[in-house]
Amino acid sequence: MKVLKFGGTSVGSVESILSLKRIVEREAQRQPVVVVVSALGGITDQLLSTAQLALSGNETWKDSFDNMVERHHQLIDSVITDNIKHSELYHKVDTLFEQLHSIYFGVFLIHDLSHKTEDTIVSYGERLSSHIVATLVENARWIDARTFIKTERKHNKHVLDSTLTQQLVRDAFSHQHTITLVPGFISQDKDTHETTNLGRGGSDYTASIIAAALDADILEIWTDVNGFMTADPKVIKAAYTIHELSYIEAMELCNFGAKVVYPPTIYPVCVKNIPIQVKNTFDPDGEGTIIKAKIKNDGKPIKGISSIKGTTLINVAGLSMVGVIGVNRRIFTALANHGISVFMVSQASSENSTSIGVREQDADAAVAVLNDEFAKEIETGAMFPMEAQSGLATIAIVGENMRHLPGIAAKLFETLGRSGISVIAFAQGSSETNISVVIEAAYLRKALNVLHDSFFLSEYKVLNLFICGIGTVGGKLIEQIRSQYDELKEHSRLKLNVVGIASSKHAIYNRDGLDLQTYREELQASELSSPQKLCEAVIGMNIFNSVFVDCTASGEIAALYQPLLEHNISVVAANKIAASSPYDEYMRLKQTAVTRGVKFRYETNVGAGLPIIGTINDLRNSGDKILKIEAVLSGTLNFIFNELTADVPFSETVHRAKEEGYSEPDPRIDLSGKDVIRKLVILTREAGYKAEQEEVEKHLFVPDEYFEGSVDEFWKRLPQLDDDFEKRRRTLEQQGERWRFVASMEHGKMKVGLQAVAQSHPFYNLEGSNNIVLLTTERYKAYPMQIQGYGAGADVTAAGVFANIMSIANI
Ligand SMILES: Nc1ncnc2c1ncn2[C@@H]1O[C@H](COP(=O)(O)OP(=O)(O)O)[C@@H](O)[C@H]1O
Ligand SMILES: N[C@@H](CC(=O)OP(=O)(O)O)C(=O)O
Repeated sequence: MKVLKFGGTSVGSVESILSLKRIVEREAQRQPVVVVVSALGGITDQLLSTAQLALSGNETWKDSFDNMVERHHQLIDSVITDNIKHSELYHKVDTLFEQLHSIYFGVFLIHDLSHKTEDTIVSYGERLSSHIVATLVENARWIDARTFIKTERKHNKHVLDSTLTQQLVRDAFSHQHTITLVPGFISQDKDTHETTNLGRGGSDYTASIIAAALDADILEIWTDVNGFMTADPKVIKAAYTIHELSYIEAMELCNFGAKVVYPPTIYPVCVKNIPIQVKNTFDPDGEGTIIKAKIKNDGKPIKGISSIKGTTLINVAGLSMVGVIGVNRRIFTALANHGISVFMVSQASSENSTSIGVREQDADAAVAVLNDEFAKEIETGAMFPMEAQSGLATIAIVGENMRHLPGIAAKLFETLGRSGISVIAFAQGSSETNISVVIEAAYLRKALNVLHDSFFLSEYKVLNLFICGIGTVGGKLIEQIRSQYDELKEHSRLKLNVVGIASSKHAIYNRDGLDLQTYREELQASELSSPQKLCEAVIGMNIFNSVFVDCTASGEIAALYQPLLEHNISVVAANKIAASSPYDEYMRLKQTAVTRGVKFRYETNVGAGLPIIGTINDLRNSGDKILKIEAVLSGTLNFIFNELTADVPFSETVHRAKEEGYSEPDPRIDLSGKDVIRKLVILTREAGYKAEQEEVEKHLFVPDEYFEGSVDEFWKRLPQLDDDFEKRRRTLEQQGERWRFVASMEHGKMKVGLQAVAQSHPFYNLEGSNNIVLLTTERYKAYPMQIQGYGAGADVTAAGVFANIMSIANI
């Protein structure tokens, strides 16, 4: 025979409950089955919260109550079509609801909610759901679990009396019936006959107890996911099903928070060597997970990762502890006597402190118990009063193959460290099937994600992007990401998840990825943002593998790189401000990136999509030395000088550069050489020299006074330069030469200026807005290396930014 347990997720909706019916009736054709059901998903919580409302005198407990009635009625109306069955069931359900109403009303009237009353209230969830399922499934008999699941009171808690229960279960099932329906979770005190329960999630335990007592062939746990997975799929999108788990591995994972199976469930069936199968009600033919004693060795060191959010660490410390035998015994005995369980212990080898991990709800009691136990030692000063640190989370990585395999703990620490997550306590049992670490709870999601990424070969690598700036470059980048998304996912196994987009005024975020078609409307409708708010939000989301992409020209945004890098967020900048800022600031950014193990990339700062910075880095990394750089680095200026003819005056060429989207928003940044100076400084630094903007020698072609005042004034005055330019242009034409605005660096000395180049010069034929760079190095001396191509334009710049992002994905 088989025992099948269906959780709240499997009786919560019409779809799931009809699937349950099919699964059970199909199985019953082969062998007798016992079906254990939980309350409708969410009802247990609602029963408890309604009780709290009634207790506090809040009249809305009635609305919440009505809502529960309505939900059960609706479910019955949708799935029970037979009129007689329908009215019989309504009668049963409404009788239960009448009782429940009276209890709530009593709580409301006398403002009192004892544990006993609360346990009674919460039992209605399973009592209601099991009647619905028993009516829905053909030929099912219903038995009340309270007649055979018996508890006794120990340390103020209800614990199972397993000997009595086993006997009663056998008696209750002595006459075999094809389908028997049992409400999970609920039990009865063997002495007082009060209604009790087996703890939250306890229906799994009910099913396991029955399976063990009846020597079932298998225990099946039916839920809403495809079996036991490498991590909680609600937190880790890349989690996948573990097809086989040993009892020990399953126990470790469940003890550390894998809610899919309630921890006490495993022991009764493990002792009897009964396998547990975890399956998905919404995908009944899926393979799911089998948990048993002996499993195939798949060679993987880690099977799964689980976590407990509400962790408190209690530090038991004092000088008297050193070498004293019995302190640990006293700690554990005292806690056990008060029914407080410790799920993690970490002791330094000096033995003067022991950290114990308890659940947040047990923390106050644990501190009181330990202060009491060691009251004498604390009074004499030999021990310190207990210190509790809350707001923590525990993560466990579990796998039997971890045993004797070196390097697992190192990898765990390394992975967390690279993401800026510190380990507060660490524990590894001598069985070596579990390594646990305690971290700040705020970092839990991020930690789980990076650990999953590092220990499991996920189907996809995920990069989470925050894109700042949706102008020409940012807009194009988003377009490119959108059109490449499927291709990258399919062929490179990379998911580029855009989790944040900011314009100059607004910002939107979504951990699961924003819609790249509608983001502009979403931004419009969103709240006002600011660079400071943006920074806080990006850091606050605390997302793993994240990259901040700056497609603005804003100094305020560039100022965010330092805090972002410090929080282990990589930065890709099209914005040149940071890389050309004072040398010390630039170095600080680079060093922060190195120490934090993240990337700071800004290839498009020079030559848009051309591989200039990367090439210089490659040359230097391979031992070459950059001796000289000669370059035309302004696509805008090159465009202007190429457009200049007898018919097109200078001022018109500047207008055209703006219209074509080549120039900076304020074209004076290009005309003043400022943009080229910044680029030259960046290249010089990449070439290995300490360079500052002020050190660049300038030979400009627009008089200084044009750079004062507003942009409007500038546009008005610009035509005054046309005649002089035309005169100089004609002379140049006669000499067979062309103007190029050249940036050069030789042994660290930098220069920019307008230069007339003859036909034989490699710069002479530089078309349109193209850029060119000549690199003279120790290896490329007689014939410098030449890089040439589009040096401006939204498409190529966005593509360069995209390439930088891909280099961080490292695929
Ligand atoms: N390692 C894991 N594998 C599968 N599910 C997990 C794991 N860890 C946590 N879970 C969570 O457990 C949930 C199932 O447990 P629960 O909500 O109690 O379901 P049920 O109501 O069916 O008992 C899943 O939806 C999933 O979010
Ligand atoms: N209904 C109870 C018992 C239970 O086991 O539920 P589920 O199977 O939905 O986790 C609870 O919510 O705690």
